[in-house]
Amino acid sequence: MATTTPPLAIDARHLVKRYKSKTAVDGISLQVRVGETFGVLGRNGAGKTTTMEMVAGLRRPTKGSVRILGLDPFTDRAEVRQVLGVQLQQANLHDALTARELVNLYRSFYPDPLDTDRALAMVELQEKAKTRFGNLSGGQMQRLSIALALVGRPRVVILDELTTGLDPKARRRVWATIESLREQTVVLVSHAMDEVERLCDRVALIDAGRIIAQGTPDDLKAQARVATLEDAFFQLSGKEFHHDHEDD
Ligand SMILES: Nc1ncnc2c1ncn2[C@@H]1O[C@H](COP(=O)(O)OP(=O)(O)OP(=O)(O)O)[C@@H](O)[C@H]1O
Repeated sequence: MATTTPPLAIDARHLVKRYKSKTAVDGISLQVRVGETFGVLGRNGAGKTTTMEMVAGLRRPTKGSVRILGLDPFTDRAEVRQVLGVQLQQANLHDALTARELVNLYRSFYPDPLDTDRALAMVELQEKAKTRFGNLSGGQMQRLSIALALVGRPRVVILDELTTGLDPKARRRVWATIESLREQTVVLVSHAMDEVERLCDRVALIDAGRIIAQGTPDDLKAQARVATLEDAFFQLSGKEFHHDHEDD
């Protein structure tokens, strides 16, 4: 029996996360197909990171279920680790290890990783191979954390705030790296509209712990009858996408 529907890389259903009285995620379902680049876009505090931490098995949902390539990230931890690469927003890496040592450590978690030099070259850190993590600049740490998420050639990659804090040239280089990942499934958590518009096949707009719209960037603009994703967000949520807050 032939089937043409691509399998789901991520199938998250009705995720809820409550912290005491605060509901950070309020019933989010996400289906990402194998090979897609999927954007999760929303303002600061919308619930993006919490959602993806639940998807990755790093935070237990109050309610809801997650499957990554059919595996449960809480009960099938070892198998999920082999197929999933995650770049966390605040890389919490060992300051005393060098860039090369960290890449080698992450390589050891996966059955068929990239070559160490290739992983460092991908984010242009060859010259920093012997520098300890604690002595890298913020942008270099960020780029190293991307290399660590990709070094295992995981089938599914979650990247949180891919290029926040990088200069325009470094952003373009990181984009080119992501564009080269044709077979992998990528989820980009972002509040950078240009990045999402350029890289993502489909996007979910998240506001106050819920998905307010999803589709291709073109669908979302057409749905809101506007020319930019930023205007689409405003039309669909009634809120300005960019607003003043202390941690931007
Ligand atoms: N451990 C926690 N305890 C209590 N509240 C939390 C906790 N973690 C997150 N929150 C709250 O949950 C909400 C969603 O946070 P989350 O970090 O998921 O948002 P985000 O969309 O990723 O934002 P940002 O872009 O700023 O990272 C926020 O209001 C946040 O303050």
